[in-house]
Amino acid sequence: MIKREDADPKAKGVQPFPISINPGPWDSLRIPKRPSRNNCMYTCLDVPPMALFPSSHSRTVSSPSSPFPASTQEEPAYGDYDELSNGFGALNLNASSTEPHDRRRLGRGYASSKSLDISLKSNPSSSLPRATPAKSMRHPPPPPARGVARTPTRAQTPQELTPFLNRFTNVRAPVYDDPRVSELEAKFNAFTQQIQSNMSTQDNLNTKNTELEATVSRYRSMLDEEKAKLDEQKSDMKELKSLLKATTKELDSLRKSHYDEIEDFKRKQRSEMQDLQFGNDQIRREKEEFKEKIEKLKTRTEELSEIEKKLKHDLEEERGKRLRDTQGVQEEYAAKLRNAGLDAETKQREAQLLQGELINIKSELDRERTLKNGLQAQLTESTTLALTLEAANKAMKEKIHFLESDSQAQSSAFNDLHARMQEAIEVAALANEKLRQEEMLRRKLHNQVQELKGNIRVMCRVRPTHASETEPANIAFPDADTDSKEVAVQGPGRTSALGTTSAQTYSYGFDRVFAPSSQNAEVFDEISQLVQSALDGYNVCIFCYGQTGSGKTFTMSSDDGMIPRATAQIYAEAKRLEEKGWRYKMEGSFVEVYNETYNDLLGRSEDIDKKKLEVRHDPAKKQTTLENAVTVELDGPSRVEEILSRASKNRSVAATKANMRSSRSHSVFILKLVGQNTITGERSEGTLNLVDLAGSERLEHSRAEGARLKETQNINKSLSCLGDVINALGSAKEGSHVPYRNSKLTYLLQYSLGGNSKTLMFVMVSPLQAHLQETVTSLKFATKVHNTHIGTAKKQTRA
Ligand SMILES: Nc1ncnc2c1ncn2[C@@H]1O[C@H](COP(=O)(O)OP(=O)(O)OP(=O)(O)O)[C@@H](O)[C@H]1O
Repeated sequence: MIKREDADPKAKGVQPFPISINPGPWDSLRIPKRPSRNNCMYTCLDVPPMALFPSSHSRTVSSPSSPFPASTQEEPAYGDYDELSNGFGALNLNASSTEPHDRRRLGRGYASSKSLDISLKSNPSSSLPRATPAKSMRHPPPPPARGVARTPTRAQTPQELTPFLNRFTNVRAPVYDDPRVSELEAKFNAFTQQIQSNMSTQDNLNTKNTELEATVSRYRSMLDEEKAKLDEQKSDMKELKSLLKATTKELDSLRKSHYDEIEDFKRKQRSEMQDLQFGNDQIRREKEEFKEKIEKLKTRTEELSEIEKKLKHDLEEERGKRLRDTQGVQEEYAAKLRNAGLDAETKQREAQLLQGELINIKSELDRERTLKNGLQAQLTESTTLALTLEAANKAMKEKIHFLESDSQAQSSAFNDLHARMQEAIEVAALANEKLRQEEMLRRKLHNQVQELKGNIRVMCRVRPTHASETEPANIAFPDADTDSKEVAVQGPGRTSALGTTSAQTYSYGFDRVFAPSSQNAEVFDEISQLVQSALDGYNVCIFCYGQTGSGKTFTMSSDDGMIPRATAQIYAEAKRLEEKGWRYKMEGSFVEVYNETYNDLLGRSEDIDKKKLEVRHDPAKKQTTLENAVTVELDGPSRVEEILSRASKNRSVAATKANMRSSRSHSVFILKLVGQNTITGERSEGTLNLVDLAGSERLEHSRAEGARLKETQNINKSLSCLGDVINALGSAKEGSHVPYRNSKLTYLLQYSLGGNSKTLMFVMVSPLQAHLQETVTSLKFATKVHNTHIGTAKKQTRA
């Protein structure tokens, strides 16, 4: 309850003023600040739940407990209230944000709809409010609640009121100690706290709401993704369904066509059966018809015989009657003779007619008999036909039965064949396995034989003399009929002191000696085993050593020489080994060592002596690579001819620059063989080197000068290095130095000479007396090589 401050207002510098309290639904405390219409100003503490304004008429405020005289105070209209609040310093408390009406009512003191605004508002720009009578009652205040006492809110006597602090006076405002205000403040504080807690709860809720919205949007995006996936899957499913549908449709159509075929076949069979049945029925019908006809004929014949009998009987009767008539009227005979004669004649004619008729009937009977016989024959024929048809029908039925049982027979035959094929495959696999094992054994044995023969072998070949060559040397072949391992050369004759001339014979033994009559085929037979070794994964080197014109090129590179024969054998052997699972890749290169430089004989002729080739070694794999050299894949025997002719052309072009190029350089044909066994996984890498060495004639003998001298020196050096390498390989212990690097030739052939390779040297001999000295030198060198033992060769294979 508001207690009237009766203290001297002037002492405190304030003037007492009436307080308007609207208990109950109003909850409003109005403090006059300025004089209104009735010179009264209010400070308004307003807590107005708008819903509680029930009616629209002005109200009379009175309080029995008020010290002020009860008065009737007309509340200003809301529109006027706004004006009022502009001028009032108003303490506004607003906890509700939902009622715009309230906001309007509270005037400019409200800051926002969701915030609590407690402020003492004072509009400095506003002038003193003039109370205006309520012109319109847009929102009149509600009537007081029943039973609630009204407290007068405004002083009726303006003269009692003293203006307090405003712009017209600086009189101090009174200090009130009103418990209702404290209570209201307490309530206000509690209410504020509650609102603040509500606000914080709301903030929390807002935050949660935001989070939830974020979660919802995330779930929505996930949902969208899932929907997209689902759509994708649906489209996939759709495609699959359409595919399934198409397949089903195809299957159905196939099934239908198959069913139709079966049905057609059945229908056909049925129609054939029906035809047969129909034929049978027809025959039966015809048979019956024939029977009927025969019956008819029989009946007719009986009728005819009866007619005949009757006629005969009639005739007899007629005759009897006539005779009786004749006897009876014999007396009348004379008178009636003419008539009787005429009658007799008539009767006779009738009889003749009857006889004629009888003959006709007889002939008809005969015809009917013939017809009957014909019909009987037809019947027999039809019966035969019926029997035939029945037999055909039976055959057809058997055929149907056979056809029905045919598929079973076929499947059993197929099973039988399959089983037999399986057996054959197993047998073939066994045979292949056996073959493979035999091949491995053969390779092993072959290698053992080669080892027994020695890894460096020397063979000698003496070329035949040409027609133009007149002075042959005395060369003999003592064991030509047996081993063919010896050659005997008779040295130059020497005259002794006694004047006798004698010549010493030098004998040389090699692995094989070929007399002048021997052919390239015979020579190749001896080396074919080594070629096979190259296929088996060994490095093989075959030299032709000898003086110029001794037949090196003829033996090595002629049309039926060792190179074409070796490659042909390799092709044939590679083909044969295919069935044992081997697949070979063959690459050929052809180089020349001239004046200690490498030249590519398969490259361009203008590059000879210009383009540098480099030799690279792979010590791990024991393989040599020629950089910048042309390598030709040998996919057929004809490629070898190409290689040889290109090499020969290049050499002949080079020969224009330096005379007799082929004699003055070493040529090396390198064939790389890489094999892979697709069954066992075994891999072999072998190299076949076929070397045509330069002429081995000695320097002093050739009397060379200038460029020729340099060539000869280089040749001699490289040949001497070759001898050194072979010597070192034969004498040195494993791992000791072998001077491969001393010449380009030995460097190139590093991995084809020595422990890991098989070497064959042909020493070529000229049959001429003039070349005897060179022949003996060559034979001595060859003997030296022959006496060298090189360690066991190792196969270049990988599992
Ligand atoms: N076994 C042989 N049968 C028939 N003719 C041969 C035989 N060996 C060599 N000739 C012929 O002898 C001649 C010289 O042979 P070839 O050119 O092969 O000797 P070369 O040692 O290679 O000489 P160069 O070192 O000069 O190349 C050629 O005409 C060749 O046809």
